[in-house]
Amino acid sequence: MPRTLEGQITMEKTPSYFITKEAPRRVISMSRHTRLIVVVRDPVTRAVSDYTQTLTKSPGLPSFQNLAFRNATTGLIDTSWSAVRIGIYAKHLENWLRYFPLSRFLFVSGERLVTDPAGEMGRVQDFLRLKRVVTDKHFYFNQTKGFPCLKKPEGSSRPRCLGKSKGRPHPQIPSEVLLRLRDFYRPFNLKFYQMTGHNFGWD
Ligand SMILES: Nc1ncnc2c1ncn2[C@@H]1O[C@H](COP(=O)(O)OS(=O)(=O)O)[C@@H](OP(=O)(O)O)[C@H]1O
Repeated sequence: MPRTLEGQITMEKTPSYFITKEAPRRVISMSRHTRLIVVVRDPVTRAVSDYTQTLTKSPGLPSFQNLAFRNATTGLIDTSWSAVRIGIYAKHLENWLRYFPLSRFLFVSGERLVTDPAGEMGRVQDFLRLKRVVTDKHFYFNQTKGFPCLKKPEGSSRPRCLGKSKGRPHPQIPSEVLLRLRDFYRPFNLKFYQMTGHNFGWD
């Protein structure tokens, strides 16, 4: 990481650190003062989103249910499939809490990031002890994209949405498959709510 000068914050974004066993030990040995921001969304939707992303790279991929179940008859979930495993947030957080106290974390709701981007960004700025510069004024809801976009990104006078790979339509997954997955995640979600002191409302 580059040296951080007075008045600067060095930021780094690697989603996979949250699920990487060695990451917390390495991060704390670099700086004990690191603040950690974790964006989480309903793990069921997250799994489908993950699958959708892989599907664009490998169109011949087996169906979602083929990958999600170890045994389709008993409904046994395949926790070795990364799209499923990543959503067991409580388990990943447990590993991080061996190194960092909860006060070092901010958990951002992926759902609220869509419905109230300025509100979530307000929490992020407070957590980083920054002046609230990004506010409601910076966002508008783009009907075509179906997501909030930036009115005027820095260095540009034109509005900007995130790229095509963000906010893609998801394939239709049979409802019984999603229900089974929802049952699977329920205890892990509850544990995660307890650990973070925040109910994300995924049930
Ligand atoms: N404003 C805005 N515009 C577009 N997309 C938005 C926005 N806010 C949140 N999202 C959701 O972000 C999801 C993609 O984020 P990822 O976590 O996959 O991004 S990354 O690959 O880790 O960079 C993406 O998931 P999918 O809907 O599955 O594509 C979106 O639902």
